[in-house]
Amino acid sequence: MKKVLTIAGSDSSGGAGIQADLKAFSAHGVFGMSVITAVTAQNTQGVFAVQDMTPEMIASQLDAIFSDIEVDAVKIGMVSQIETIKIIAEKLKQYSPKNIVVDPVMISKSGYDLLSPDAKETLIQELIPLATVITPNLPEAEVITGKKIETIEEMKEAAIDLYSKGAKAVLVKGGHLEDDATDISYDGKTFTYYHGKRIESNNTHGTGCTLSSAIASNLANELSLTEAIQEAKDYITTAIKHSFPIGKGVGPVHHFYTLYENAGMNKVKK
Ligand SMILES: Nc1ncnc2c1ncn2[C@@H]1O[C@H](COP(=O)(O)OP(=O)(O)OP(=O)(O)O)[C@@H](O)[C@H]1O
Ligand SMILES: Cc1ncc(CO)c(N)n1
Repeated sequence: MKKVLTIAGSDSSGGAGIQADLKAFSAHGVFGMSVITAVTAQNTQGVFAVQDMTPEMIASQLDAIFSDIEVDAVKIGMVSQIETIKIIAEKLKQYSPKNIVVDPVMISKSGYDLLSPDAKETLIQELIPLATVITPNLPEAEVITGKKIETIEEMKEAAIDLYSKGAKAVLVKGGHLEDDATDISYDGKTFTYYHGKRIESNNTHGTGCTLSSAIASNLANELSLTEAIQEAKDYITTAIKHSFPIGKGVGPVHHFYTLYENAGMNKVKK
C-alpha cells in the first residue's frame, strides 16, 4: 500500500484541512499520515481561532515519519507562518520525497487568513520550487502573480507566470470562475484542460484540500501527472455532487470509497 503524508492544518468540523485529506487518502486506498501545522476552531460558518504548532513540533513530526516510513507522496496545505514554512522546506530538502503537491492555502472560503500575510513571499520562495505541482485557486494565483484572473486566457497566462517560480507543474483551479469549473495545468510545454460543469451546490467546504490530496494519492499510485489530475477532478466533481448540507453554512463534500464502489458496495453512483 502506498503511503501519503499531509502537512496541513486541522479543521475541527472535518470538512477541510487534515480531516479532508485523510478522508480523501482512504477513499483512494492509500495509507494516510499527517503532520499538523496548526489547529483551527472552525465550522461550516467560519474560522474562529487558530493555534499554530511550534516549528520544533512540526520538525519532530516530520522526523518521526521520515526516519521510519517511506513516503510516496506529500501534500502541503495550510502552513500559517514564516517559521512553519522554513522548517517544512528544510525537512523536505533533507528527506526529498518523490511527489510534493503544494496547495498554497491563503484565505478560507469565509475570509479568514489561514496564511499570515507576511508569509506569502516565504511560501513562494521556499515551497513552490520544491513542488511537483502547485494547485492555486484563482484568488491565490492572483496574489502570487499580482494580476487579475477572470478568463481562461488569463488563467493560461497566470500558469506560465506561476511555472516560472520553480514548480515542475502548475494547476490553476477554476472553482472561482463565473462559468464552468475548468482547471488548467501547465508543465512548461503543454496546457491541459480539465473541464467540469459548475455544480449548483452550497456545500463546497474543502474542495481545494480534497483535490490536492486526491492528486497526491494518484501520484503515489504512479499515475502520470495529467492522469493524476484528471482522476482527482472526477473525484472532486463526484464528491461535490454528493455533498451534504450539514451545519448552517457551507457544508462539506462527500468522500466516496472507491474500494467499496469497486466491490459494488457503495450506494453512491458516479
Ligand atoms: N461549484 C463547483 N462545481 C464544480 N466543480 C467545482 C465547483 N467549485 C469548485 N470546483 C472544483 O473543485 C476543485 C477545487 O477548486 P476551488 O477553486 O474550489 O478550490 P479552493 O478555492 O482552493 O477550495 P478551498 O475552499 O478548499 O480553499 C477544482 O477542481 C474546481 O474546479
Ligand atoms: C485547516 C484548513 N485548511 C485549509 C482550508 C481551506 O479550505 C480550511 N478552511 N481549513
